[in-house]
Amino acid sequence: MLAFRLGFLDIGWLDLLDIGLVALLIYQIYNLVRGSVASRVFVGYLLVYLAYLVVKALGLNLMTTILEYFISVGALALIIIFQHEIRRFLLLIGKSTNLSSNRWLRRWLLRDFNGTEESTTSLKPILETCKTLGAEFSGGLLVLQKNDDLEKFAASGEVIDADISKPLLLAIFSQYSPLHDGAVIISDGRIRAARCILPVSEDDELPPSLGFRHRAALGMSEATDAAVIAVSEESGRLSLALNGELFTNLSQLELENQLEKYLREPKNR
Ligand SMILES: Nc1ncnc2c1ncn2[C@@H]1O[C@H](COP(=O)(O)OP(=O)(O)OP(=O)(O)O)[C@@H](O)[C@H]1O
Repeated sequence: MLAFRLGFLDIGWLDLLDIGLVALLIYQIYNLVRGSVASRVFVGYLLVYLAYLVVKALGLNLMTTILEYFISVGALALIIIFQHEIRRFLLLIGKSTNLSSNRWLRRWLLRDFNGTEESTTSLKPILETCKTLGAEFSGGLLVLQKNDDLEKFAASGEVIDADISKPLLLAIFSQYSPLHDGAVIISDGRIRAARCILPVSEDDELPPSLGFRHRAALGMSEATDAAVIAVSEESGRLSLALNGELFTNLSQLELENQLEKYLREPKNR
């Protein structure tokens, strides 16, 4: 079916759909790699591909063959260079289709007809805990569930299942506590577990001054949609990892605002 004619080109509706989908794909890939070194590689590869199309259209056979080889080897190199981004992309797709772990869906499927609302997490004691931990240079790592199921991570530590309270959180992160190592997981308004092991990010662009606590915060936010707060033992600084991005050196107010905004958003991504 012909949509319109552009000079000697007949453009159909399917061609338009094709162009739109390719544009969307390129935009999504660019969004994923934006700001990283990989984005420059991506733009470079696109330019080489455009040059290939031009020399091919002009009928420059030798140049076309050279660029063809370059592009096919380049595709392999791209997979290696973009391994981190590809992993993030696949995780993102996996996360958005993981229906059984979607808390909103679970809430709807298991909703009780007495109309009782599932408890939501109160941020106040958590924020106050972070403030005190920071002031006292005690490290802390707190995972706040959004939609994704965190049971697997909670099971790696000690299950607690207690009300959220500042004294309890401070007791957990006290250097004398056997539970202070690892992360605390908070979900549905409860402290679910402590001493939990989180996945560590392999992002090679994290500043070397940030160690494994911050890598674990970032890794957890890459693997799930949870919000993860890291309090540095070394500097007392507060950091927040959301959706594979680490915001460092936050003030108490910035942390509160970002958390409020992120956790109250109804939809994941
Ligand atoms: N994968 C992980 N899962 C959970 N907790 C972790 C993980 N890796 C490290 N931690 C916690 O982080 C603590 C400190 O690690 P490290 O000193 O490397 O972190 P850091 O990012 O430099 O933070 P800080 O500024 O507090 O020193 C560990 O003792 C442990 O409690």
